[in-house]
Amino acid sequence: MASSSASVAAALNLDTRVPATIITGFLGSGKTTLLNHILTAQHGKRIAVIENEFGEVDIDSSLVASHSSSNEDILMVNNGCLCCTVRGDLVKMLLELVKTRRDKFDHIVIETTGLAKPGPVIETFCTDELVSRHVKLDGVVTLVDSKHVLQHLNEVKPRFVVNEAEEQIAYADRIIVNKTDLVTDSELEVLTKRIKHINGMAEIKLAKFGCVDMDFVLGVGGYDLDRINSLVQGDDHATHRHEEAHENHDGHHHHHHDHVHDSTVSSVSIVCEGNLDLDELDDWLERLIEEKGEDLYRMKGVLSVNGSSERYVFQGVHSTLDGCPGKTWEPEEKRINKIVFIGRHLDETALRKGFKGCLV
Ligand SMILES: Nc1nc2c(ncn2[C@@H]2O[C@H](COP(=O)(O)OP(=O)(O)OP(=O)(O)O)[C@@H](O)[C@H]2O)c(=O)[nH]1
Repeated sequence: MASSSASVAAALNLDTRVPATIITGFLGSGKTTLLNHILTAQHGKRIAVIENEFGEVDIDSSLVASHSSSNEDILMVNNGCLCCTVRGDLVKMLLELVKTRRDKFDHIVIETTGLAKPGPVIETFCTDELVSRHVKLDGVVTLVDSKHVLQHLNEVKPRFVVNEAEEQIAYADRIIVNKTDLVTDSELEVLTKRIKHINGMAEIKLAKFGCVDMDFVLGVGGYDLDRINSLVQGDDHATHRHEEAHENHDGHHHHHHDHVHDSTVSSVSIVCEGNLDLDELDDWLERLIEEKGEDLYRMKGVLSVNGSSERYVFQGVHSTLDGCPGKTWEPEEKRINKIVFIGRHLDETALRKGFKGCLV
């Protein structure tokens, strides 16, 4: 039965992989609170949870279990810190889940410890062949503690030590600015600006006790090429503003952001009309990944390739790029390229120059 439905799905070219959501965020930002909310909300999905905590006492899983309406559907897997204890463990857990209990759940939620760096966990989904055959990363949801996050973001780290709070924001598809009851509106405004500077791609929602609509968290399609078109378009306003701000300062080396910080991790958005030469583009992206792959956390783009009637959409994590043709351009439609990079030590001028160099 399972195999015949799988072959029908294959014939129809349906994606039957189980979606997985990563919940990340600093210690105490509200990850478990959100998880409880996910496990008790009426969204019709059966959720398997992979939870990881430091230390021997597993407080979080008992919290989650006691709040859940149907314990049967929750699978607790504990195994140290995902990002430190090899990805092998995560791979093992995911494969065990899909192989032994695939019919018992519709979605996997992975709660990472407050100190986990999301990068290696995300890469596991892209690079491990078996995992990517059975599981698809749906999105990274980052919880931000409105009251304390700026303090963490402003921490000056020794060279080669990453700022985890910054990393967690950088990798997010969705950001929940939580604990808004503990701060003022103007503090929230400053914070939101700072978050957007780090990550210009993610959708942001303000919340108390992780209370957000479930479709903000589940079914995000953050790595779905079909969804990138609208995702980047959803950011239209911000990216245009960004571009205009840049054009105003062109030729100068003024920093045009909000002048309150100097983040190592930031976003660069390029919005530009024109057609790109495919070979030049391939070359540029290849070189970029070779030289800067480590520092490039996320990339997304919707591009107009010379001679092609379809958009070219791509998304990437570090050195992994994934691209395909997208929606057809209308005959009279302005062909506007949109590309967003999130990464460490991004050289905005070089990125813009590199991109312009690919235009015909
Ligand atoms: N005032 C306030 N407290 C909150 C809010 N959200 C969560 N909390 C509380 O903050 C504390 C930490 O929340 P958790 O959900 O355990 O945070 P966490 O990210 O899972 O924490 P770790 O597992 O330690 O990383 C708990 O006491 C929550 O009840 C909020 O919006 N406002």
